[in-house]
Amino acid sequence: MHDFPDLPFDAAIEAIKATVPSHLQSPRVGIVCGSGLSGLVDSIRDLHLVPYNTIPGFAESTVPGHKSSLAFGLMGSGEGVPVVAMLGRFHPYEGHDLRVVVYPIRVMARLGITNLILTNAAGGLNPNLAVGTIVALHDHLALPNMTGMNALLGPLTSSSHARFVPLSDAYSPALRRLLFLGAHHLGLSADEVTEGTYAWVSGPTYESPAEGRFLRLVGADVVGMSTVPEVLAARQEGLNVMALSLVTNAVVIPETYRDIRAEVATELAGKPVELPPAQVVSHEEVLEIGKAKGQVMMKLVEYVVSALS
Ligand SMILES: O=P(O)(O)O[C@H]1O[C@H](CO)[C@@H](O)[C@H]1O
Ligand SMILES: Nc1nc2[nH]cnc2c(=O)[nH]1
Repeated sequence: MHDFPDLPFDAAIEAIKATVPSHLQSPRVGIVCGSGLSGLVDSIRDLHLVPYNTIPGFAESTVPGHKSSLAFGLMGSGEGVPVVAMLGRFHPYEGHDLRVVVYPIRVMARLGITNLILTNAAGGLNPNLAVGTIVALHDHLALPNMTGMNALLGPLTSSSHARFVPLSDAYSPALRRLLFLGAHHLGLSADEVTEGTYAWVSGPTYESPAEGRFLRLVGADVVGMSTVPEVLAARQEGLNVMALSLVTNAVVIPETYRDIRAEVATELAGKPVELPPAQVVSHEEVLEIGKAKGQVMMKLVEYVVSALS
């Protein structure tokens, strides 16, 4: 097997083990916190943070709302389940190579996790999804994968890895079952926690109206700029995967466009023109909803992790 200068697995594991107390060194569950969702760290006790800049091969998260540390600790009642959470992830639009984007997933797999819970902030394409809804992904649609931007391109990083990775059951039905049991126990309605398909786009632009319409037409419920590369690497590593999107904004898909010619004609006829309110998504709005609704996501994740003990 090749040695990868950009993916120094042994050095990363060594650096982590040199600082993390021994009872936390072999987490069973990995968690990735999406935009504005790092508050999940509050549910980890016996917390031990390892900054990304002390782990060989890790990049820095440059996106507001993403911290740059691995959080080791225990989650859930009783003895607790050893977990490791990424407080902040890497996105290709930050300039990170896809192999670097998924490197932390592979490092967590080498630390011994068997289950991975991914969270993200996403735009709602399905008009039935209100802002604040949590969507358990049951599938994805990744146009970049289909056009040559797949995280598994290139040499295998372990001799045990499959070259061709099936994705028919990428999002573990067993973990989704636990999630919906958790939603029931927490008294959350079907409108608050549901299932759907995630469209992965590279970003960093949000969708144009035509792009939003296209993604909806081809079956996506939510859209975001992360998660799918991590799912692919996790499946290649043999991990069970659950992914949760928090709908932070509705993607605006107008049925018609503003008729500027008609507006000009109205203006020329001396009548006042009524302008529609501007609807523009911003990352600040995404972070705000993340903060407001992150608690619910945290409780669900806690439930699933506890059930895995
Ligand atoms: O997917 P996460 O990392 O949660 O972040 C989402 O929010 C950012 C855009 O506001 C993008 O990075 C998008 O992917
Ligand atoms: N692509 C995309 N990513 C997001 N992340 C949060 N909201 C959105 C959105 O509307 N579009």
